[in-house]
Amino acid sequence: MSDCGIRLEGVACARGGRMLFEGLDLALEPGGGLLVTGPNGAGKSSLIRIVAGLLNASAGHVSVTGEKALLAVAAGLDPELPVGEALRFWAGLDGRRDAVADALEAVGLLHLTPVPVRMLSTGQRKRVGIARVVASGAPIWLLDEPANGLDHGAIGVLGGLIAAHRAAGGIAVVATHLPIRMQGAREILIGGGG
Ligand SMILES: Nc1ncnc2c1ncn2[C@@H]1O[C@H](COP(=O)(O)OP(=O)(O)OP(=O)(O)O)[C@@H](O)[C@H]1O
Repeated sequence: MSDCGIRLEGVACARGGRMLFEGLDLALEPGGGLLVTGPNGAGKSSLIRIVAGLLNASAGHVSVTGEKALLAVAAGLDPELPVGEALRFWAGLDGRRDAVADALEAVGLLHLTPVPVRMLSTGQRKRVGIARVVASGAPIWLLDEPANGLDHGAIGVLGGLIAAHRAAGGIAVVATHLPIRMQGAREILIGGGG
């Protein structure tokens, strides 16, 4: 996996006139993991969006090296397309259309390849979103609430995919209010008095 890294120095985030967090320092290298927890509205998604380059920090310095794949709350999948086609659209942007079948297999949904996205259950939709990240081949995974809607088994599969990604030299940043196993990951609690 290509070289990747994330470095935050003194990062602050204010939204709607309220300081969500400040003075955040962080360095992640290949194989690194970060688990971001905290109550609703604390700023977990905001931190993910700052690392993704979609939101400016209010203060501090952000440096990210390597391609990023973002799993946001909205999966960004065309509801009218069959699952396979919806994923091939995104993977095609990275020249990785051939990676889609393996990614669907990895989340246990290869059999849903021909089914339109709009017919998926909540958990299935989330798993297809995870497959999109897997298929991207990006070294940096930014996962915002990836376990929402997943059953116990699927959360275990997600944990395994994250572990394999890190073992292959990738980086995973995961914002979650549900427990996800990430061995050796740094954990930060935003808000909640932490
Ligand atoms: N575009 C915006 N303009 C102003 N405030 C915003 C905007 N987007 C989010 N906020 C506010 O920023 C705060 C942090 O939101 P964020 O989505 O980062 O929290 P979160 O920790 O991910 O929450 P949750 O667990 O509910 O997903 C919230 O108070 C939210 O209302």
